[in-house]
Amino acid sequence: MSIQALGYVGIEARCPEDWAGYGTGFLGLQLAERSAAQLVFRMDDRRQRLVVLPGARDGARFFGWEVADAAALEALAARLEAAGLPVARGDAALAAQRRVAGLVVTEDPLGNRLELVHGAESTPEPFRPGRCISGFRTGALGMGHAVLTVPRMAAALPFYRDLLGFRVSDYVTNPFHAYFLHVNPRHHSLALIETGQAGLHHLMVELFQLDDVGQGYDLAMLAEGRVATSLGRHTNDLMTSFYARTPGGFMIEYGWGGRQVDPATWQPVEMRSGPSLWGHERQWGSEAMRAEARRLRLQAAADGERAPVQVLPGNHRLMPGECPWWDQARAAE
Ligand SMILES: Cc1ccc(O)c(O)c1CC[C@@H]1C(=O)CC[C@]2(C)C(=O)CC[C@@H]12
Ligand SMILES: [Fe+2]
Repeated sequence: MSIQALGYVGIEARCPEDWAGYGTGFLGLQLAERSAAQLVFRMDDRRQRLVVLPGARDGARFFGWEVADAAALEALAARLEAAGLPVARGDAALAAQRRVAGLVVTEDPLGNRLELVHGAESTPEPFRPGRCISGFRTGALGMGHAVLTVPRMAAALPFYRDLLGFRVSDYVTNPFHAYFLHVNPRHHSLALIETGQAGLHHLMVELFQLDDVGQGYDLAMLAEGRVATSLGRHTNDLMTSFYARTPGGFMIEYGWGGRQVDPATWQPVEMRSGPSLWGHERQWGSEAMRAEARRLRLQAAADGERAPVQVLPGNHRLMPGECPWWDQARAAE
């Protein structure tokens, strides 16, 4: 019954055409379809992962969450209905448009459109990245993670955790209020940050190789205002990443090397350190902002705020089948 992965995301953009070059030339996605109705991007064997639709505003339009099969979908839909939530069966036309076998449409308490799906279509046509990257780590881990801003944590958390069955990896209550939730070994497929406003904060995509991220960083630094934070490494999922502004208001976190959790045994933990072991400094600041950041960073270092890096066994090892390019190189050795 439970959700297994983030399958796809649909965003609305006032200038969808801006996404064509951004998605391919910078992120390395494949532009698989381009019409007046939508831009469809691939990032692996799936037919569609990121969909950009023209609209009156910039932001998220829908989130596709995957369950195992039709029976699991029905069970989850029944659970939502029993809780009094609006549930609409997606018709054949919508299923075809999303390239899934079946779906149910609902809304989270913030008004985000959620599409619960099964049977997402793959294609034998090889994935052709829009720039030279080794590829995206997806598979059972899903397409990455989505971070939503929420008006109040209490309005969103019970829905995702208690009703949909997302499990808490960790949470932080000070200096901000955030929850990181998993549905598979990816440390978080969803995070909620309380900001007072409902919205999409960022989408994270994970690359197979650190060099993909480094080369993306080089490209991002050539475009004025694109880099939102410097390269850094998160304390909780150990992801090495940077944040890039998108043509659509929210950000893309471009990352590598995230740790995985064992959903069978993982217990929620409170994060007591800052968000990053190093880096992730906001960019675009004035000299005054940089001076203040410097002061805070030195203070934090003096306070011993940043814990030593915990290197986990197998943390950054690629599993066979995850990256065809790497498998071939290894076979040749
Ligand atoms: C804390 C954290 C851990 C893992 C993640 O994948 C992740 O996105 C985050 C959030 C990072 C961070 C934040 O919490 C507050 C607002 C921040 C500083 C930004 O503006 C970019 C990074 C954001
Ligand atoms: Fe993130």
